[in-house]
Amino acid sequence: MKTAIATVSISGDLREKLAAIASAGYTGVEIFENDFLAFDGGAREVGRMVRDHGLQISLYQPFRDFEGMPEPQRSRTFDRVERKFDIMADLGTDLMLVCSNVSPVSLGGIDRAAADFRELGERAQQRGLKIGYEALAWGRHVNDHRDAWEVVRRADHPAVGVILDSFHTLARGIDPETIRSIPGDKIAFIQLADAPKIDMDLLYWSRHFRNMPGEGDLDVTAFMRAVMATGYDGVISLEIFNDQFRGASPRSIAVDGYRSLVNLMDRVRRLEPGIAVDLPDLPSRVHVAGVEFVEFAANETEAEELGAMFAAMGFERAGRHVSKDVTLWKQGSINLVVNTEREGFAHAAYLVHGTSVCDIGLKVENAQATLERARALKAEPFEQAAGPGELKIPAIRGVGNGVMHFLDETSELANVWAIEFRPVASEEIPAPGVGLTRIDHVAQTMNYEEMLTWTLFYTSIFDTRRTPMVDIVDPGGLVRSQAIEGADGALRITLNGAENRKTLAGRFMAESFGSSVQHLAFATQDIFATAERLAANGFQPLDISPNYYDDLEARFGLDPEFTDCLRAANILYDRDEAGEYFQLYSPNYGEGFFFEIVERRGGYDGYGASNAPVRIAAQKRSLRPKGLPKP
Ligand SMILES: O=C(O)c1ccc(O)c(O)c1
Ligand SMILES: [Mg+2]
Repeated sequence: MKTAIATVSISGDLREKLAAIASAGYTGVEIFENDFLAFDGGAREVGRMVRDHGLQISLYQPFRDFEGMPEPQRSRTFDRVERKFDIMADLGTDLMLVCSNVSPVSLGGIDRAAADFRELGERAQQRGLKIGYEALAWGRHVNDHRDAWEVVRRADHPAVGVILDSFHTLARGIDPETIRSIPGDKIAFIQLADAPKIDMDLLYWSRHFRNMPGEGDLDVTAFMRAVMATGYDGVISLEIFNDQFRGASPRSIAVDGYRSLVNLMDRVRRLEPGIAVDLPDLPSRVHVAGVEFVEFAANETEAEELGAMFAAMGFERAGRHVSKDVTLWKQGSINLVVNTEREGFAHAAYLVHGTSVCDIGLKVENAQATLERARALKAEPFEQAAGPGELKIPAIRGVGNGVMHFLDETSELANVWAIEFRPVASEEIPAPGVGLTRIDHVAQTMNYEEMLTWTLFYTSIFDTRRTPMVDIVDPGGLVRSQAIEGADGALRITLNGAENRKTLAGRFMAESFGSSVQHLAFATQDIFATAERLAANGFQPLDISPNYYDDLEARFGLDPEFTDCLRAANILYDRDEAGEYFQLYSPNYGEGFFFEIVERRGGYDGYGASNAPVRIAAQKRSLRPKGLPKP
């Protein structure tokens, strides 16, 4: 598969861009004119630099306002194009992108444009070059790939083809199926971009909000299926204008782009089995059957405090690791692991982040195949020498450089708890459970800028989808929240993007030095019974404002007795057409980490977003430094 990315998609100067693009694994690069103009070396030097990185220049772009010009502009335009041909010769590239004319002086007419392209093709051919014509969605006369193709068809010149850019086609709502009738050898180049559905001016949308295929809402898969059906076998390139990406890490954006291409082409191949896609085989997206364990890194003192909290929540100290300072806590199918080792990954995580979640174990059908797919998608494998009696469990790096392990039922990994842990012979009276059954969701907090990266990470490796983004109002600013979930709800991960340090999420990130799991939500089948047993264990839930309950009763028309039950137990409530949701929160552990207990009734599939501001305000109150008067 020949892949490329336009230099405009990546931040930094041209040197940094090329280094990032090369290391991510692309074969080519589109040189965007501005990147060349801003560079302090000549075209030959740029060409050499690109080739030194093992890359090719797939295309030079854009040449603007070419077709349909009246004289004297027309002659000047042809002079201008010759200058660009000189640059292309020095760069060492043979394809120029001409985008449709936006000039108010330009004249319409398919035949006029076709005649201009025939002449341009003639000139290009004399110099061993080729031309690709792209319809900008806001082009003055040509703004639809069908018209661009008609111009190219009538130009009827071997050096002139059409360039299709998924953004321009899909943003205008043009049916991508119309691409299937274009002969593949008349498609000069393919540019891909996705974008979130936002109702705004096409040009502004295109220049600021594009993102990687799979990160937005456009049907780039349908677009690419149609392209591949034409027999096209040229370069597949990303052209992403995005304000956020312009300031992000060049390497991370380059890797995201590569991941998006592999994921997209893998999808296309599965949907169009009759079409050859030149991509190494990789296992299909992985179904996750649940979160098998969550591991905390801690020191001994904090391990005791954390353990006390687990015990109050009904967890039982169920095992000690055969060779490490690691304790297993269990309730229902929930496994919490506390690692107080003085070396290794968990210790390193503890030193950087303090007591925090350092590892998440996912239950999959085939752990090895999961690792294989993740690697093909450029995830970073994680390995640590196995200690005595330990299994080698496939793993990768995840959010905040944490680790994600994969466990399955078909290998010895199925018996990991029996193999690696010994029951504790303790005098402790086993804690009676409080009815927690499984991990409902894991909430990870990150900088807002990282959200697309991790959304793509989860949705490309695992068989999951993302829910629409919701805004959560924290008194200190906005937090954006998006869930990644499997169709059966067995895996639910919520990603929270903080935009500043004044929000609870932002403060948590500042205090724990990076992105991390901020809360774990456990499921119960009877939240009122669970609340009672928690109270009996001395568990003090997060105190919710009485104002909330008054509003709740009015909003949902609740029976006052029912509202009283909720109020008495500090349980939050939500409801939609499908069902009901109940939430109960623990106090904060440290600087903003917490637990949640939830009950889903009926088909409720959300996360109680409307309750979040009330919960956050309560958490902020409880985090206030002791000694300050309560307002
Ligand atoms: O926004 C633009 O002008 C522009 C230029 C070149 C392209 O290939 C494109 O898709 C958009
Ligand atoms: Mg384009």
